[in-house]
Amino acid sequence: MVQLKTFTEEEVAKHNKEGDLWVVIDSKVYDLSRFADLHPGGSGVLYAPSIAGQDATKAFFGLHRHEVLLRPQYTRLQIGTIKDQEEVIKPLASDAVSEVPYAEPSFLSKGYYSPYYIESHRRFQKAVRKFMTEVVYPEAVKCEENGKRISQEVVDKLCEMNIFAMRLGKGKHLKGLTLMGGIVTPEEFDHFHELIINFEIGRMGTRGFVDGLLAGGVIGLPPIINFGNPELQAKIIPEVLSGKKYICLAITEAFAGSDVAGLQTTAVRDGDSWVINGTKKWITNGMFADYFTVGCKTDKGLTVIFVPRDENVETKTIRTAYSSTAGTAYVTFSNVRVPLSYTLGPVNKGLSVILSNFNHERWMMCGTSLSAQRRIVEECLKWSSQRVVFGKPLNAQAVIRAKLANMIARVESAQNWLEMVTHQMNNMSYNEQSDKLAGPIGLLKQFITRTGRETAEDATQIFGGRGVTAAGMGKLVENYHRTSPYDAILGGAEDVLGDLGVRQAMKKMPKNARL
Ligand code: HEM
Repeated sequence: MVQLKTFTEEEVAKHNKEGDLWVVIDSKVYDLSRFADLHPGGSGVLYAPSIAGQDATKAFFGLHRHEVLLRPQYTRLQIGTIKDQEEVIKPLASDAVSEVPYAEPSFLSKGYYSPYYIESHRRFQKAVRKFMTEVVYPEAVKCEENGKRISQEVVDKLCEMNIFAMRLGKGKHLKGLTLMGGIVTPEEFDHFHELIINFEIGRMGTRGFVDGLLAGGVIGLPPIINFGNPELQAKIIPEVLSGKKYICLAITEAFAGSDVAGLQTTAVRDGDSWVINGTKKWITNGMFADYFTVGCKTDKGLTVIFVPRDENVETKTIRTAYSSTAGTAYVTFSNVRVPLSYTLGPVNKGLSVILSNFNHERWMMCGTSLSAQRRIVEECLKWSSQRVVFGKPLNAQAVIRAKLANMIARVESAQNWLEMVTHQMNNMSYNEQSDKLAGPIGLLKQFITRTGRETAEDATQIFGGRGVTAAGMGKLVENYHRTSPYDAILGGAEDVLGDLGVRQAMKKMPKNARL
C-alpha cells in the first residue's frame, strides 16, 4: 500500500487555482487539478475562495453522497491527509447496522430488547446483511439502472446460500438444505428469519430489482410444492430452488386483476392434455421464466396449470414505472398443449389454490415494503442533518421535524404490527393462519402501502429537487417516490385489502354483541 503524505492546512491553501487545485474533505487531501474540468458539477464551483485550497467537507456533503468518494476513479484523487486529523465519515462494514436512530428495526439497535428475536436471528441477520451488501447490492444497482435481468452468477450465489428457498418460508422444501452456509438449521428456521431476508432485500432501495430478484418464483413455486403431483415436484422444485430454471405466477389479465373469477384464459381438455389459449398481463419475471403457473378458466370454474415455455408461449416486455429488471411481461398462450398431470390442485377449484398463496405473498410484501420505507426515514434523517440552509441544518426547521415525527411513527407502528403477525404465523397451523390472519395481513398491507406513499411525499418535500432526480443525493427517495405505488397494487389492491380485513372482522362479530 502506498504511504500517503501528510500536509498542513497552510500547505494545502497554496494550491488554490486553475491547474493547481487541492481541497480537503474529511481530513483527506484531494488533488483536483486535472479532475476539475471533468467534474460533473462544473469546474467553476471548485475555484470558489471557500473551496479551493480549503476544507470543503461541509460543502461536499451538502452536494454528494459519501459513496462518490469511494468510487475507484475518485479515491485515486487523494494524495494525502491533514497532519493530526482523522477521518470521521467512514463507510459501514458490510455486516454492520446503521446507528442512525430508527434506521433499523429496534431489535438491531444497541441497548434495545425484543420479545421475538433470539440469538439465532441476530446471527442470521449479520450473515444476510454481509451477503446482500457484498454480493447482491452491486448487482441491484446495476440492474435497476440498465434494466437487465439478474445475472446467473448472482443467482448461483443466492442459491448456494439457499436464500431463494428460504424466501418461500419454513417447511418441507427446506429439508436437507444448508441455509446461509449452515448458520441456521432448516428446523430452526422460522418466519422471523424469513422476515429478516425480506428486510435486507427491501432496504436496498432498488424497487424494480426487488421483484427481479426472483419474486415471481416466490409466488409461482408454492402451488407446485403444495399441489403438484410427485413426479412434477421431484423435477421442478430442485431445478427452481437451485436457480437452474425460473418460474413465475401468471394469473392477472387485462380483463381481470383482483377480480380473479373473471379470468378469460381458457384450458380445454383434449384426450390426455390441456389446450391453453389466452393472455396474461403484468407477469413479474415472465420475460425470463422457463415455467408459468397459470390460472385458467375451465368448464366449471378455475384451474391452475403448470406450463413450461415452448414455441407457443410468447412473452413481451411491458414498460412500467419501475425498472425492466423485474422482467414484467405480457404473455400469450396460443394452443399450448400440456399433459393433464400438470394440473395443480383440483380441477375447477383453482380459486382455493390461488387464494392459498395470497397471505404469504402479502406478508412478504409487508416486509420488503416497510423496509424500503424505513430506509427512506434514514435518508431523511441524514439529509436533514447534513444539509445546511439559511446557515443552519435543515432539521433546525420545525416543519421538517414535524414531517420526521410522522415518518418515524408510521414505520415504528407498522413494524410492531408486522412482528406481532409474524409471531402468530410462527405459532399457528396453516388453517388457523387462513382463518385468523387473512384479515389482519390485508389491513396491515393497506396500512404499510398507504403510509409508504405519505412518507414518499414527505421525503420528496424534504429533498426538494433532489427528490425527483434519479442520480445523486436523492436517488433513493426518487426511486421510492416513483415505485411505492407498486406495493399498493401488487398482491391485491390497497382498497380491496382494507375491505377484506373489515369483512373478515364482520364475519367474526359475536352474534350477541350490542352497545
Ligand atoms: C473529490 C472531490 C469531488 C468529487 C470526486 C466530485 C464528484 C462529483 C460527482 C460524481 C457529481 C455528480 C453527482 C453525484 O454523483 O453525486 C458531482 C456533482 C457536483 N459537485 Fe462535486 N465532486 C467533488 C468535489 C466537489 C466540491 C468540493 C464541490 C463544492 C462546491 C462540488 C460541487 C458539486 C456540485 C455543485 C455538483 C452538482 C450537484 C447537483 O447536481 O445536485 N464537488 N460531483
